[in-house]
Amino acid sequence: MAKNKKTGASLKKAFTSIVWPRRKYLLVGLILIIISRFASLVLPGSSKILIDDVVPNGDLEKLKWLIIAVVGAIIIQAITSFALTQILSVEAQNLISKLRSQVQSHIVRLPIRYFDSAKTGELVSRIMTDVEGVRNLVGTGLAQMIGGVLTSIVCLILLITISPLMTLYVLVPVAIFGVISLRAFGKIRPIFRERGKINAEVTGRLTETLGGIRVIKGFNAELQEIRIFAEGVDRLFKNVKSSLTATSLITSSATLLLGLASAGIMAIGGYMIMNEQLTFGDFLAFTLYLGFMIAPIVQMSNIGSQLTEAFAGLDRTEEIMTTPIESDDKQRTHELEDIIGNIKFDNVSFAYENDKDVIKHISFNAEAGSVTALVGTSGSGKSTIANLVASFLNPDDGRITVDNIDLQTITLDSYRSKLGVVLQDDFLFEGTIRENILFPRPNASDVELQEAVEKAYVHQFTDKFENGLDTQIGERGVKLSGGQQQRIAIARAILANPKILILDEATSNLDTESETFIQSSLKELMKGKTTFVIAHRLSTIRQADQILVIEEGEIVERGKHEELIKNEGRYHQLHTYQARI
Ligand SMILES: Nc1ncnc2c1ncn2[C@@H]1O[C@H](COP(=O)(O)OP(=O)(O)OP(=O)(O)O)[C@@H](O)[C@H]1O
Repeated sequence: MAKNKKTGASLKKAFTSIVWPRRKYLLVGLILIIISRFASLVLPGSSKILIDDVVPNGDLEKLKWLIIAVVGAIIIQAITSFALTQILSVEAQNLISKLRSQVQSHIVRLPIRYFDSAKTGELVSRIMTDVEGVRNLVGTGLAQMIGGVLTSIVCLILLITISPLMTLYVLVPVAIFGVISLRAFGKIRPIFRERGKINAEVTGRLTETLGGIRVIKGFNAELQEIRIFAEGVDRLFKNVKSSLTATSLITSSATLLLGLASAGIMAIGGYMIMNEQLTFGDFLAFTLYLGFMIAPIVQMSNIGSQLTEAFAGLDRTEEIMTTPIESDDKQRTHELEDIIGNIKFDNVSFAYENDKDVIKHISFNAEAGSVTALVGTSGSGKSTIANLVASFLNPDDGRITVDNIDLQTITLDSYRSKLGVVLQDDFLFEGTIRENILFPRPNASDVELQEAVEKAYVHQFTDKFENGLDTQIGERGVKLSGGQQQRIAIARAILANPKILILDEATSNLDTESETFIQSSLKELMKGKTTFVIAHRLSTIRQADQILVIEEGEIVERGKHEELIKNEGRYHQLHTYQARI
C-alpha cells in the first residue's frame, strides 16, 4: 500500500487544516518559548561574570545586579511556561474535542454497509484515541521543537565565540547522535502506525466480547476469548517493546556521546586553562551553554516521536473522513414535503457482492396505508427488500419510487423523517423507559406520550414499576423481558407516527398474554401507514393487504392469505408445513 504517499498527503493536510488556522496561537507560543529560552541563558552567562569579574574584584554592587538579573530571568521563565500551557495546551484540547465531534458525526452518517464490516470498538478508538495525537501538533510539541532549534543555534554561536576548538570537538559526537536518531525514527514510524491498528483491533474485539457475554458464556467460550485478548495484548506489548528499543537506543547513545564530549572538553579545557588560553568563567559558561545546546536536540527526538505518533493517528482519521457519507450522493436533491405514501418497486435488482444478485427484478406496488407482508424461507431476501425500502441500500438496477418520485433522488433526511423502523432485536438505550420512547421525538407532549404508551400497552407493565415510565433500564434493556422491550419499541414507533413503516416481527415465543398485547399494539401501529412487515405471526399475515412470497430473491407468489391458500402454491406449502412462517 502507498503508505508513504498517504503520510505525505496528511502532512500537508495537517498543516493546512490544523497548524495554519492556529498560526496566531503558535506564533504567540513560539515568542513565549524564545523569551523563555533566552531567559534561561542568563544563568550560564552570569556565572562567567561571577567567576571572572565579580569574585576576583570583590565587586558587591555588580553582584547585587547579577543576582537581580538571575532572579528576574527565573521569574520570566516561570511566567512564560505557565502562559505556554494556558495558550497551547488548552487550544490543543479544544481542537481534540472538535475533531472528536467531527469524526463521530462523519461516522454516524456513513452508509449502513460500512458498519457491516467495521468493528464498533475500532470505530470508538478512531473517535476517542486517534485524534489525540494532534495535541502534539498544536500543543507545546511543535512550538518547543522550533524553540529548541533556535536555542541550539544561539548556543552554538556562543560556544564558538568562547572556543572554536572545543566547539569543533563537541560537534562531532552531536552529529553522530543526529544520524543515529534520524535512523531510529525511520524505524519507529511504522511501529507507531501499526500500534494504532492493533490497539483498535484489540479494543474492537473486547467491546464485542463484553457486548456478547451471554453468547460467550452460553457456549462456554470464555477461555477462547481470554486467549484471543491475551494474544492481542501481547501483540501490543511486542509493538511497544520494539519501539522502546529504538527509543532507548536514542537515549543511551545520547548519554554515551555526551559523556565522551564532556570528557574531551575537560581535557581540552583543562589544558587551555593551564596555558591561560581560557578563563575559569569561560570554561564554566562553555559547559553550561553546551548543556543548553544539547538538551533541545535530545528533547527534539522525543518530540519527533510524538509528532510521528500524531501523524499516524491523523492518517487513520483521514481514512474515515474521506469515506463518502450517505448523503454525499449528488442525485439526492428532492426534498419530500407531505407524502401520500405509495411505494413502488419497478424491476429492482440488488447484489451485495458483484454479480451475485440477492434481489432479482422485483416489481410490486404498495399502496399508501396498505400492509405488505414479506414471507419466505431464511436467506430468501426479505430483510434486503426491507433495507431497500429504508434506503439503507440502493438498487443496482431498476427503481424504487415514493409517490412516483425516484427514491434515489430524494434527500435522505426528508425521506427518513417519514420512515419508522421496528426491528426484531430493537435497540434500547441506557436510560429510562420514557427517554427510550421519546427518542425519535424528544419534544412530544405528555398527552402524545401517554397515548403511545397506552396504544402499545406499555402501561400494563410500567404501572407495576415503582418509578413507572421513569424506570431505568440497563444497557440494551436487559432488565426487561423480550415482550416488554418489543412493546417499548412499538410505543416509540407509534409516537414517531411515520408514514412508512418497516417492521421485522420478532420470532421469539412470547406467552399468550404478551402475544395478545403485541398483536393489538401492532394493529394500532400499522393504522394508516404504508407498512412492510417481515412477518412471522399468522395474525399479521392474515391482515396484510398483499403477501409477497420471496424465494431466492424473486417474488414467486403474491396475493391475500385466503387467495394464496386456495391456490395451493408455495405459500400454502409454507403455511401447511411450518407452524410459523
Ligand atoms: N451484508 C451482507 N453482505 C453480503 N451478503 C449478505 C449481506 N446481508 C445479507 N446477505 C445475503 O443476502 C441473502 C438475503 O439475505 P436477507 O437477510 O435479505 O434474507 P432474509 O430473507 O431476510 O433472511 P432471514 O429470514 O433469515 O432474516 C442471503 O443469502 C444473505 O447471505
